[in-house]
Amino acid sequence: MDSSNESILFYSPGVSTTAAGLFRLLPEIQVVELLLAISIFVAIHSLRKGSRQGLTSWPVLGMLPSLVLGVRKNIYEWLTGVLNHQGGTFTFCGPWFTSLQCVITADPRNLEHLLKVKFTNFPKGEYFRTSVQDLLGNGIFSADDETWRRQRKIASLEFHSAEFRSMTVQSLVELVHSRLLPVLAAAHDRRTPIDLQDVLLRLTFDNVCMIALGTDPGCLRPGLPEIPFAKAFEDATEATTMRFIMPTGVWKALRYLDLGSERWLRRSIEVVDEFAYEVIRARREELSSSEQTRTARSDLLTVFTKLTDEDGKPYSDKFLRDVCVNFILAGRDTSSVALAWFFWLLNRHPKVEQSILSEIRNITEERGGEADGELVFKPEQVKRMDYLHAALSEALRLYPSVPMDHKEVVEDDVFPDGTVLKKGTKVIYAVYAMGRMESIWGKDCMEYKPERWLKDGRFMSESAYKFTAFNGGPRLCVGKDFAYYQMKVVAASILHRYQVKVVEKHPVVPKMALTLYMKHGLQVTLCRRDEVEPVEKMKKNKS
Ligand code: HEM
Repeated sequence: MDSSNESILFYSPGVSTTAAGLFRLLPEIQVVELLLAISIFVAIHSLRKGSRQGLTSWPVLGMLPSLVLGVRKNIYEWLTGVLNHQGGTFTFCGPWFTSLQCVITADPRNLEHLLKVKFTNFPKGEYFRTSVQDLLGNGIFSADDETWRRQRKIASLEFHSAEFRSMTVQSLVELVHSRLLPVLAAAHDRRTPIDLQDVLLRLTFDNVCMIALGTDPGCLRPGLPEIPFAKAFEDATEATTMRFIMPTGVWKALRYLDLGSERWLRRSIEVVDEFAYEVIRARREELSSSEQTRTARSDLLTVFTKLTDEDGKPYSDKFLRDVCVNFILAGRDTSSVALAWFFWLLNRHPKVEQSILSEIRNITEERGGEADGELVFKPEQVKRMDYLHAALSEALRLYPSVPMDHKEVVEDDVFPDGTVLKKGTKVIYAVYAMGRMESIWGKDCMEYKPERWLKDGRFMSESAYKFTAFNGGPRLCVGKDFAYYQMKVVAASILHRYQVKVVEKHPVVPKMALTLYMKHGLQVTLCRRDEVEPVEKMKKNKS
């Protein structure tokens, strides 16, 4: 072996000069054998170590094979197992020479550091923004810094205003009583199963469009029609998610060539934009022609259209489009998916269902007089539904609508648990895993127990860094209060009238997506309370 080659081979800070000397003494064939033996030793050692800790790191491929196996089964369960073994945080190492590296954590101390204490050091980051740019532009969901701060301030003020609250209450009452209940009644009368997740997704899509755009797209109507805007919105979200699975270079090449998922994305965004820009045009016209409309409407589009930017100019159509699209995305599927898991859990916990019914009945009996069909819950009554609030929070603990979230590190940092974070590192926080950790929720962490949220019958909230379903710190979900109100009204209105039964053997598993959908929906049948309860009373009397 030529000595110049040798120095290239062995000059590395990781190899000592003694080792280089040893190698010089060995014939080439033995060097190869020795390297092979070392590789096998390292592989066996890391496999044994890895399998002990629930995570295997292979030579060259890193942890990729473990991840692929995890994705094939259930990525959220796999991550929960690994995080439990690793004490709450670990660094995922992708194949050598790739940038597939990130820190994954489920430690509440780290969450507080990330979401609050060092908030400015952990923005959404360029990687996220570039990936979602075409669909979300500079809206609240994708923006950082001043662009985010300005939208956040306006939205927070608006969500707390009396006009906005009354508009959200009205729009929800209208949707529940004129659309949801008739659709459910028709399914009941037909005696056929219905996909409750689909019905709920339609309801929250219509509702968030009423809040963001002041327009009702009408997805939840008899016959459950396909609405081009809603379909395009769903397709655009799914095609954008594909960008997180592919290497950046690949999706950029597909975009350039207008092929595959990128072609699908471009076309879907065109439909979304056409709808949004038409609503914006009509609203500008309406606002300039009628003083009455200026004061009557309190949806987000109207609020932002009336405001001016930092230079005193009206906001551009593109900015208004970004604001609305981001709010629709944020409030579209989160509450419906949470409600679908909640109804599935109730089906397995009839005692919890009974406790919710008793709470609702106590409240409705105080009012007296109204027939069940006419019963409309008032905001002050919804506020008093503590047990229902607890049952929904408990569903979100076990099945958070946003199962994982991420940030990017701006400057080198260290987590409270000692994990070192280099500038540019991606940090993933595993919300789903956090809800199932004994170290956070105790020995009964896997049980569905609304009582853990109650003290003397009153709902007690938890730290946002322990219960992260709504995020925490300055980027805490803006729609949290509204989401609870919406979920409580929908759940109480259905449960008061129907027993919801999940179709036997219907497979319920989470879908691999940014939102925790049920992969096969939730097929249910409905029994009217007045049909179920005489039978239940008879059973009770007999026993
Ligand atoms: C059960 C229902 C909901 C859950 C679990 C939920 C959860 C979340 C989470 C985890 C985030 C942080 C996302 C991130 O920064 O990556 C978030 C942000 C946000 N949510 Fe919600 N959300 C729900 C309902 C809603 C509703 C109904 C609306 C609006 C009508 C809404 C509006 C927003 C907005 C605007 C943000 C962005 C806040 C910011 O970045 O400053 N959410 N939500």
